[in-house]
Amino acid sequence: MGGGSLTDQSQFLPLHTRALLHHTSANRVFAVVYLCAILALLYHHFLALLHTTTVVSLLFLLADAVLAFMWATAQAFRMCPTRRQVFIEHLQHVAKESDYPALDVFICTADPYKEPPISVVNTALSVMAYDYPTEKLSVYVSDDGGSQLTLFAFMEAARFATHWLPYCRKNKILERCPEAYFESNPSSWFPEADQIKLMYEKMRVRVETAVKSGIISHDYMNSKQELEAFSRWTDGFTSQNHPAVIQVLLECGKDEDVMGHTMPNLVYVSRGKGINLPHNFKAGALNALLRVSATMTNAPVILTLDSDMYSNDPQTPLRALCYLLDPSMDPKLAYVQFPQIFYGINKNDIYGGEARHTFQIHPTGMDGLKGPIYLGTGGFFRRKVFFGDPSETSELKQDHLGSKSIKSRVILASAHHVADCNFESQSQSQSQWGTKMGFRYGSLVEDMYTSYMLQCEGWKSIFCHPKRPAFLGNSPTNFHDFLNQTRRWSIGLLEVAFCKYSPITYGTRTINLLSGLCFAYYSFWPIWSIPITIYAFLPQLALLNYVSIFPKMSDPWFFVYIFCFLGTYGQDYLELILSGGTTQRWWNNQRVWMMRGLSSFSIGSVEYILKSIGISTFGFNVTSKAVEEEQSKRYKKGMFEFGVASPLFLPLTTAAIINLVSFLWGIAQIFRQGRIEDLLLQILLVGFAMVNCWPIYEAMVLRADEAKMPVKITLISIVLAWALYLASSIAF
Ligand SMILES: O=c1ccn([C@@H]2O[C@H](COP(=O)(O)OP(=O)(O)O[C@H]3O[C@H](CO)[C@@H](O)[C@H](O)[C@H]3O)[C@@H](O)[C@H]2O)c(=O)[nH]1
Ligand SMILES: [Mn+2]
Repeated sequence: MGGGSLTDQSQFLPLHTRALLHHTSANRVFAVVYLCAILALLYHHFLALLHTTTVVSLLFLLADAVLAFMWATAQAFRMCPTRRQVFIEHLQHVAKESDYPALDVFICTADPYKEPPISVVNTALSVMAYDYPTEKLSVYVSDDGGSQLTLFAFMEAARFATHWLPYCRKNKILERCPEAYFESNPSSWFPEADQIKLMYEKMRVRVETAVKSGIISHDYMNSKQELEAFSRWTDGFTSQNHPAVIQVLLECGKDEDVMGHTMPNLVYVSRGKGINLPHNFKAGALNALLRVSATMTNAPVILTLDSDMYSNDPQTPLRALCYLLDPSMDPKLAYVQFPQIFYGINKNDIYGGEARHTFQIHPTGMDGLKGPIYLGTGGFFRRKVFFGDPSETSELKQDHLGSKSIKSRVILASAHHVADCNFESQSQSQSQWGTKMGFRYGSLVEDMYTSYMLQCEGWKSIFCHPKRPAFLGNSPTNFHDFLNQTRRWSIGLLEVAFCKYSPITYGTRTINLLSGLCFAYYSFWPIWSIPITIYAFLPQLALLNYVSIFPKMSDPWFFVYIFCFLGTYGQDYLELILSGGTTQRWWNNQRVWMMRGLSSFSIGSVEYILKSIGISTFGFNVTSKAVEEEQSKRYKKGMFEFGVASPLFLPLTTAAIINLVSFLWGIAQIFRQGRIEDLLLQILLVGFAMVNCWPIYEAMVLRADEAKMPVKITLISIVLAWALYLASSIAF
């Protein structure tokens, strides 16, 4: 058997393996124990309610019921967490390079001021330089900002790429995002490195100067064609109202690098938009790219990337191929998802931007079920997935493409046609975009919603989590941006939670119970705000009104509370540490979770309600990736960034004040009346909340820098806290 054919050998050399994580059985046992504690606690609440029913006791029941629901859904991630490994070196036994499928990469950008074009260019360059047959690689950039600045940046990038790609390949550079490469001060410097660096710097300055001044100098144009491209920005062209602009910047087979090798395709696409037409944000942009790319290259595999998510490993597509090309793979495999990992996060991750649970731990948990959620970026999809359920779709036909140049008039005409703003409303068959075809519309978290609907159709996915991060992106370094991001997510997630196909009812039946629960966990994420808000205010107000609400120390129920708290915190801590996190990062993570609960989750939920009853609309507010120098310095020092008088801060400052006052009051009670027995749990809770509020106290009174808490917010929250106290003295 030893000297068998290639296919024989491949049976012994796996492309990938999978194993359950070690702590799975411990998770399962703990789930049973914890469940008993929760049931006991709920029983305790019922007993209390039977005794006397007050608003306060009802609110505590509500808080604990929501906590129990979230706990129950979260267990689904813990039942079969799976770790996979791929063996790129075995890929050669299954497929030759010439058998690799073509790959279309989609990069989305939406605003040249929030997403600096030079960083989008870096993302594009890093994937254009993939270790992948160049003639099979195409990069499509979607510019929802409809900005000449972005087009200009990509013209520059196309030129620089003809130097950068051969440089990377020749010297086997691992870091193929130029900015990251030059910043890392590479130890092995190659002869042409200085020249390339200079070239890159010049490009960067040209692009940044253009963005700053808003002027694109014609001196930089190399051809009539380039000049002509800008003529489409006529008077009346705005980012919200303009015809489609598609520009082929590099064409495979025609354009060559400085060594004479072909370049990959690079295409700039700004889909058409009409002032009163819904454009469905990123999902709409991706669908336009699906159609445009179909007219040009129609690759069977698609990688989607956000503007800031650059490739950190040139072999990533090969990893995805280990699954996609595996002959024994389940034909229902829809996509291979890589985690979102971020660069530039400060040492202790003050905003919990790393979000290990969301981007690493939970996808590992779902990988053992039907597969992870699509995380919006870093997903390698089979194109056919977007055109029907697994039983309906066959492999795509490539013959309609023929051998026409993607710059040919015919192809460009059909590309412009499918990118037109009216295309989706043009005919019955095209109106299925967003419902039956493509990325799904109807939620501001199009990524989660799309993958949920795909799994309901029967598709599966796989989580690929290599040691060296496949992609690195940007996480907000400004607290306000961070809260705003979670607020947008909250609206989008609730749109999924309460849609016709809610995961809790439809998903649990259609996919399977555990997967449905995982999707339910995320779609109901914002309702964390209910228990967090109740626990941030109610025990505190009770304390101020001399009311003891938790069991006494001598009461056995006291220990049930303690167990529930320590159990869930302990498990969360262990999970984070086992996945490679640190204690400080865990601490900050739980703190930010509370802050989000009070602020973004609750405000986002209110906004969701306003949106669903038609009072207001909320769009996709793009997270800024542009960082100011001063702000960046503060972030590096671990200081919270407030600075703006935003209503998002109000619940935080109000809670901080109430907790401080009630803590001091409670301590005074203990000293004056010796009520330690019945107030201990309440005081412990308030003390814990206070420790978590430390950055807020600091920002309100101790800091003098420009990012401190605006006085206006502090004053309003003092008034709010006072009003709450007055109201509570009537209620208690
Ligand atoms: O109308 C729009 C709005 C956004 N985008 C792009 O969408 C991407 C993600 O936007 P960002 O502001 O970075 O959102 P985040 O909250 O950081 O993104 C997370 O959440 C989004 C859903 O809310 C997902 O789309 C993202 O992939 C996921 O990383 C960016 O590349 C944008 O350019 C568009 O193309 N068109
Ligand atoms: Mn982002």
